[in-house]
Amino acid sequence: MNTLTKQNAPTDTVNSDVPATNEHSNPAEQALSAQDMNAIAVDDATTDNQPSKRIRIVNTFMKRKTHMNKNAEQALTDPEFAHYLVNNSCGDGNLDNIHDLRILFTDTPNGSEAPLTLEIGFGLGDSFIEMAAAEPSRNFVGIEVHEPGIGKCAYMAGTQNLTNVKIINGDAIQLLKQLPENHIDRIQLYFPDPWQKKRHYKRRFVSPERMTILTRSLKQGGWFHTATDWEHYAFWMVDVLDDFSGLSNKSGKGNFTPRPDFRPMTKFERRGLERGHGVWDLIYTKD
Ligand SMILES: C[S@@+](CC[C@H](N)C(=O)[O-])C[C@H]1O[C@@H](n2cnc3c(N)ncnc32)[C@H](O)[C@@H]1O
Repeated sequence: MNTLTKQNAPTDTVNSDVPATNEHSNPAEQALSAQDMNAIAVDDATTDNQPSKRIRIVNTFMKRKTHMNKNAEQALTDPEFAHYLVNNSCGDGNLDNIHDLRILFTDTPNGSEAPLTLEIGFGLGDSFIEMAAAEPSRNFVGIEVHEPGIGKCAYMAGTQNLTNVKIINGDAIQLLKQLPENHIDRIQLYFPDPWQKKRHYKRRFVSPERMTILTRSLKQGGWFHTATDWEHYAFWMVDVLDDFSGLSNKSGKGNFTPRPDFRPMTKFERRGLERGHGVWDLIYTKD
C-alpha cells in the first residue's frame, strides 16, 4: 500500500483555453443545473450581429477513428447480438430514453434486482467481459463512445452467451445525470484518459463536479473503483476523492488500494506497464 503526500491538487477544472470538440446549444443543455458547470463553459458569442450565449460541453473523451474488425462489425449489425446493444451503436449514442439500468435486465435470468455494476469507458471490453463472465449473478452495464470497442464487446458477450451484460453507446456523464439516485451498486472506471496536459485537466473524469454526478446514482454503501497508470492523475484522484464529502477511501485517506484479484488486467494497463508506468487502484464507498 502506498502512502501519499498530497501534491498537484486540482484547483480549477474549467479553463477557457481548451479547444471545443463538441459544441452544442440546445434548450436541454441550457436547462442544465449549476452542478453541471464543470462540463460546460459559457462563452459570449455574436451571431448575425446579435449577442448570444454559446454553451460549450467539455467532454472527457475525444472520439477517435480506428479500424473496426469483422467480428465487431458483425456484432453491430447481426440481430443475434442486438439484445446486448441498448441504443444505437453507431454514431453518437442517443441516451434520451435511458433512465433506468435495472429494467434492462427484467427479462434475463438474474432479473432487475441483482447487484448492478456500471463500467465507464470499457475500451475494447476484454476485462469488462472477463469480469461479467466471472460473476454471472451480477448484472453488468458498460458504456463507451468508441464504436469498434462497442462492437468487439458485444461480440465477446455473444460468443460466451452471457445473459448479464448490456452495452450502451454514449457519454457516461449524460447517462449518469438521467439515472435515479441510489441506483447502482458499483461503478468502475479503469484507466480513464489521463489528459496529461495542464490545459486538458478539465477533461479528466475524476473531478469534484463529475464525482457529484457519479455518486448521486451510487447506492449507499456502493463502490466507486478506479485505477490509473498515470502518476500525476493517481495523486490528483486521491486528492479529489479523499476531499469529496460522501465518499470514504476503503484504504484510509491518502492511501491507494492494493490491486484487487477480481480486476483483470486491462489493455491500457498492459500498455502502461510495458512503458514502465506504475498502477494505482482506488476504491471508495458511498457513506
Ligand atoms: C484510456 S481508455 C481505457 C479503456 C479500458 N478501460 C482499458 O483500461 O483498457 C479510456 C476509454 O474511456 C472512454 N471514455 C472516456 N470518457 C467517456 C465517457 N464520458 N463516456 C463513455 N466512455 C468514455 C474512451 O472512449 C476510451 O475508450
